[in-house]
Amino acid sequence: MTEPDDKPLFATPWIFIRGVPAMKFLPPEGPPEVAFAGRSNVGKSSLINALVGHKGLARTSNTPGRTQELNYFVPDGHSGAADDLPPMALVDMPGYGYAQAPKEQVDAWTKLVFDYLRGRSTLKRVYVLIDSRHGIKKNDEEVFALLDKAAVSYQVVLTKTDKIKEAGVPRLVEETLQKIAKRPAAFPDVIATSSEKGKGLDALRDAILTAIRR
Ligand SMILES: Nc1nc2c(ncn2[C@@H]2O[C@H](COP(=O)(O)OP(=O)(O)OP(=O)(O)O)[C@@H](O)[C@H]2O)c(=O)[nH]1
Ligand SMILES: [Mg+2]
Repeated sequence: MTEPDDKPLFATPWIFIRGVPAMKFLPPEGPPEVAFAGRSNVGKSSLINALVGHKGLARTSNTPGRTQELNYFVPDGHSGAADDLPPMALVDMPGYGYAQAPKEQVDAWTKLVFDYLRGRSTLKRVYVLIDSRHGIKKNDEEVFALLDKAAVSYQVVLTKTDKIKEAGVPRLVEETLQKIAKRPAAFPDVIATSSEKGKGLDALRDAILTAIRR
């Protein structure tokens, strides 16, 4: 349930505060964080933009491998000083799986993503995005396994549902739920979204606000 003071968090402007190319550049652990992971091009950056209602905030592209650092976004209006930290952060991540970049670079991004996912104490929930047209792939399973092992809570989000038949969405949600049912750290609910059509965004905002209070 959305509480009365929740709306302002997603209604206020959000800003980019930091791009993290390696673990040593992470900001000190402070406000609760929610991260967006998924294969390259699945729609992570687009979904963050849709959630905060700001199309140009996170950079998006047709070409896989757009996001190359852990990018931190926070609600505006906080200095970042110890007594004025933002209430939470959304973390956009480089994609895994494939990207139009040299192998060493892709390997470095994947290592950064995996190190961050298993070792960040303020990480409250990972949203693992799955393209509705492609479903869960082997490298998604690897991420699930890593999060299960590290006991980091994660929830599956289907993206680009505008690209499949609307009537097929409930069945896809059900099939996806069954595939993660036995996974210990997987949240037993799947959210179907379309950043393009604004679908599923309120459900995801509510889920995020609940997750950061855990
Ligand atoms: N039709 C449709 N296209 C989408 C949707 N979300 C994202 N896209 C498109 O998918 C492409 C990739 O989107 P991004 O948000 O850059 O994907 P990403 O997961 O951040 O990609 P990387 O940073 O490269 O890993 C872009 O061309 C977007 O316009 C959606 O809901 N519907
Ligand atoms: Mg991106």
